[in-house]
Amino acid sequence: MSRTASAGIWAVVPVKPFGLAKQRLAPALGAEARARLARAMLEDVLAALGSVGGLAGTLIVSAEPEVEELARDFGAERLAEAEAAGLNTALERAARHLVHRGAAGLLAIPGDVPGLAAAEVARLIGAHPAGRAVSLVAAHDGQGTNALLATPADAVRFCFGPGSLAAHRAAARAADMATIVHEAGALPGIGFDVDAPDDLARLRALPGRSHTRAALAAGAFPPGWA
Ligand SMILES: Nc1nc2c(ncn2[C@@H]2O[C@H](COP(=O)(O)OP(=O)(O)OP(=O)(O)O)[C@@H](O)[C@H]2O)c(=O)[nH]1
Ligand SMILES: O=C(O)[C@H](O)COP(=O)(O)O
Repeated sequence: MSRTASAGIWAVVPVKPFGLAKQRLAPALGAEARARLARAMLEDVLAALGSVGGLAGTLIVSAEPEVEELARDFGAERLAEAEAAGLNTALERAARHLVHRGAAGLLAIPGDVPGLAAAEVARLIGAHPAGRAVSLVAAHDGQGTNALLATPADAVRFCFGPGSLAAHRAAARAADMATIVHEAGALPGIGFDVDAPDDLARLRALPGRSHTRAALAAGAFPPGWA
């Protein structure tokens, strides 16, 4: 892709290998169901991102081999990781890659927000301040960060992990960047990530998420779960 076509804001979706994903769901789901759920939620995320008009493209950063085919199916690109080196390391690598290609900004969005809607991403981008700026979307627990939009792409230190929302605010302040924080309720599709067994009931009630729904219908999960 040419440098000109790469300009603009890129969505970056970090993806842990499916067989290692969603360990915190182990009390509720077996290994195969967790891997299938991780893949199906990613498909819902990629489908939503593919219909956002305001994005230059979607880059999946992952060591998972199946992601190559998913990237093709959903019109995304893949940046391969040798191994899952951690979320922040993966995002740093993606940011360097995008800056090198002339991107204007980076929207980091996880693969486990199956209620993601294109309209919410468009609102997030539309509300983003001009110039050096960071927009954050809180996770529904109020502590985590479910989306981080940075212009330029490498301007803020990635601080994903426990208490990441406060850490990202502090990092944005340290980098002297304008900052907007959206509460999870304001952008509920972005704000709802599936982390713990308690989140599974909400997942079942979530509208949309057609790939996750299809995986459920295909019997990918324990009896009674769908
Ligand atoms: N590329 C990459 N992505 C990661 C890595 N670790 C986590 N992610 C992704 O970051 C996003 C948020 O991660 P978590 O909510 O912690 O998901 P998870 O690691 O599958 O869940 P747990 O195993 O329960 O911690 C998801 O899209 C993960 O796939 C990593 O080492 N490399
Ligand atoms: O906020 C974060 O650091 C990421 O969303 C990961 O948090 P989680 O592990 O609670 O999803």
